[in-house]
Amino acid sequence: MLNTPIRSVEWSNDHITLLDQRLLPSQTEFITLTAIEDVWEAIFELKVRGAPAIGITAAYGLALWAQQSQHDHFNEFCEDLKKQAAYLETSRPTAVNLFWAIKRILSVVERVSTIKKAKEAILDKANVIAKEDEDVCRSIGEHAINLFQDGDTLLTHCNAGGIATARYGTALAPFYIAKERGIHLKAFASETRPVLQGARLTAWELQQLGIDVTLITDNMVAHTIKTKGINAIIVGADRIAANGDTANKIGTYGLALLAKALQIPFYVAAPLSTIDLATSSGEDIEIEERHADEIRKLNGQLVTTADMKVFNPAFDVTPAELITGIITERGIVSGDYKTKLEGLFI
Ligand SMILES: CSC[C@H]1O[C@H](OP(=O)(O)O)[C@H](O)[C@@H]1O
Repeated sequence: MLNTPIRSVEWSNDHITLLDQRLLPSQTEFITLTAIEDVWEAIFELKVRGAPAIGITAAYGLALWAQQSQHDHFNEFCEDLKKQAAYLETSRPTAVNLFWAIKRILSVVERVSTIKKAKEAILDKANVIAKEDEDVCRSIGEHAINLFQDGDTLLTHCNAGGIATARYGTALAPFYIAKERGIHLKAFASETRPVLQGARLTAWELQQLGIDVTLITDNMVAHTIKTKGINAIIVGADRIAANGDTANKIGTYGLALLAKALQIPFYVAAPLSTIDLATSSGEDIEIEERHADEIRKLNGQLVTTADMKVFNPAFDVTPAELITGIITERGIVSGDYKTKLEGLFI
């Protein structure tokens, strides 16, 4: 079984070891998180990013807080845990995995009655969330690979790879399975301004995996689809609404429009933990807006004036009707997404 280049987040006895994704690909630097405030900052500053990886890190963040808690009374411990959970939820608004993982951690405490048991249960659940995600992502890859054939060329955006999850990734999972099975898939990765997850992470990750990957700038996608024989587009997701509308990295909506215009399939690969049946449509998904300097600067250097007005949404929403299929660990759904997505949870 092929190893993913590296794991982005792991529990290490009494702290969290985190790959600082901001420094890739030139530096593979691991940092130690020893307080829940470190976890909040790591998520907000994109030291860790990617919906599942954010959820896993938040789960371990609550485990870290619990291990350090000095409460004597169980009820006070539980009330403070809820406050810490609410604090972590303010780090980023769009990826539903953050809220999904935190909810799972809070639920385990309802089934114990001592602080000692609570601390054990929280860490156990965080480990379960991480291990489950690895298995889920592999399953997504095993379903996705059936959509493609030897020699296909896929275009992907941002990074929905192993470091955005526990392992394998979602949109990149079929590349790991293809490699294991000797199926030759080629990739085009769009750089994904302004944070460059495509250039810095996906191109690097697929090159490490031995995949024939070509990097393009975001404004080259239409020409590339037309001239390079792109067979399909596959992307990840941060929140899929009940009707199938999907929030993903900014630029994804434009790719879906291009896929329709140029008549190639557009796939979203995501675990059930990213499907949010409580959000009825894409109109109800909060889109994170990030600091203007992410656009004003490139590698710390101004590319415009220091006070230039900027619009910096980190995500956009692709309407369900533009999505050919949503690939999950329980199979691929298409068409009547509201019914089909509900069916995945039965
Ligand atoms: C496997 S989830 C990956 C998903 O998360 C990315 O956003 P960010 O890098 O801001 O966390 C992007 O939308 C990817 O598709």
